[in-house]
Amino acid sequence: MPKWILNTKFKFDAAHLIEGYEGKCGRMHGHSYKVHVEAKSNTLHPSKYLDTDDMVCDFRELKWASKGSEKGGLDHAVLNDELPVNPTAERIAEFIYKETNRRIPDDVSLKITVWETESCWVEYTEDDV
Ligand SMILES: Nc1nc2c(c(=O)[nH]1)N=C([C@H](O)[C@H](O)COP(=O)(O)OP(=O)(O)OP(=O)(O)O)CN2
Ligand SMILES: [Zn+2]
Repeated sequence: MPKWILNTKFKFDAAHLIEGYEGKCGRMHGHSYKVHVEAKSNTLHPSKYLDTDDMVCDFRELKWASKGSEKGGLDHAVLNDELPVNPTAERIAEFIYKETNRRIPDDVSLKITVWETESCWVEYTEDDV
């Protein structure tokens, strides 16, 4: 079976505090988040901008979070205002997964990796692991 594996990465800068955290992360502070998106599919599809079946999905749909919050992304956002949950790295990765998933075809599987700092990162997928 053929398989295409799309990869893209981007950054966004954002502020957050972790509600209930006893320590410095409970105070408002910022990170330069780095994100890697992997999108896998056995079939190709059209996109919003292309009528023919030639893309796993549009790279542009995978990078929505890199845009400013006024354009629906997360750059220069306060993550506590954007996420419906406490914005830990785990929850940010889950949020980016779910928001990306609704923009792409159903049979594309995703894995999202979010680096909060150079040495701390988390992966999120809903595939069997
Ligand atoms: N599992 C998680 N642990 C922590 C998270 C998280 O999202 N998931 N988040 C934080 C804080 O947001 C904190 O800002 C992270 O930064 P920190 O690791 O403290 O980074 P520093 O470079 O400042 O580390 P130092 O060891 O203090 O130098 C914490 N934990
Ligand atoms: Zn933090």
